[in-house]
Amino acid sequence: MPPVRVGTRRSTLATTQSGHVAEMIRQRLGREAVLVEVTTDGDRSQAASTSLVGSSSTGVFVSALRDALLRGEVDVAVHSLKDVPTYPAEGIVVAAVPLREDPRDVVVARDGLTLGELPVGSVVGTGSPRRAAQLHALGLGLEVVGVRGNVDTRIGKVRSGDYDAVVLARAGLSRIDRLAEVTEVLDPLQVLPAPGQGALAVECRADDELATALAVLEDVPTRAAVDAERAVLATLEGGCSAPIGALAEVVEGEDEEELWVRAVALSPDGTLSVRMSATGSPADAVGVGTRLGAEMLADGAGQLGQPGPAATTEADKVREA
Ligand SMILES: NCc1[nH]cc(CCC(=O)O)c1CC(=O)O
Repeated sequence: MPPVRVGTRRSTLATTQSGHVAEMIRQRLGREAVLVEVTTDGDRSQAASTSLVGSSSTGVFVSALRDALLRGEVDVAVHSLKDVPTYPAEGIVVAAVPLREDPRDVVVARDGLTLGELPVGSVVGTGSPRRAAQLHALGLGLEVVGVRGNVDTRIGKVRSGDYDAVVLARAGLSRIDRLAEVTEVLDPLQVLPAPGQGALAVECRADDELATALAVLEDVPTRAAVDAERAVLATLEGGCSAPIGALAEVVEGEDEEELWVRAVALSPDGTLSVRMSATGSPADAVGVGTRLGAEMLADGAGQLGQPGPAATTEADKVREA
């Protein structure tokens, strides 16, 4: 049998993630696997240093890999699940969602500091509207600025003294072996991660028999959790342009497993938010997430997209205080 061709972007994070999946394919499917680099429009525009903020709300990274998959240039595409759009792609299935890494956001700050220890007016870099809104909502008077580029570039902004801190996904740092840089792990009670953060999507062509074989890479509780988180996101996207955080977990209940979901939608400046949680059966993950999203819309999550004048004034007060 020919080796399984695993498509990957060129970044350290992407090749590490894809290499990890290739290794699982060798061990659990007993098939040879090779990495095939796919250059994306996103990588090209980053190389040309145009204004691409962090990752891919547009999904450019994801779609280039999917195109290579559909053209038959690769057999498997590995994505960070949080970068994958919630709507399905024609002819492609998520054949497996492996066990996920710690999904929390972390801080890399100067002098080993935590967010709470940073003085008012400290500059914190993030390209993520979700992180920016939640940083503002902490009420610490932090100045949040955009930051582009890969994980190394972003940490470099702290090293160079340009920024006092940056906020990143713990999973990304873990995968490229940079956890030593972390100065604080953010409690999801204060900062909820992106839906799907820390998890990988292993995709293949829907009509490829590889789809069935790849199922051995699946971690069932992780799939339930990310299905719920992404259902919250998909439901809110229908009526709301606000930044969204969500985190689900399968926990041992009295006599059966239970699925917990927490979610938040915020105005971009963090002054307004709708925060809710739900529990249900892991077997009904999409239902639990969808109902939670609908409840959040009923509670005004759809009105958070644009901050009102009152909200802006409040934020200014905090900054001047
Ligand atoms: N935004 C880009 C991106 N996409 C996936 C990860 C990290 C790995 C993950 O969250 O699964 C990152 C870096 C980050 O957000 O710090």
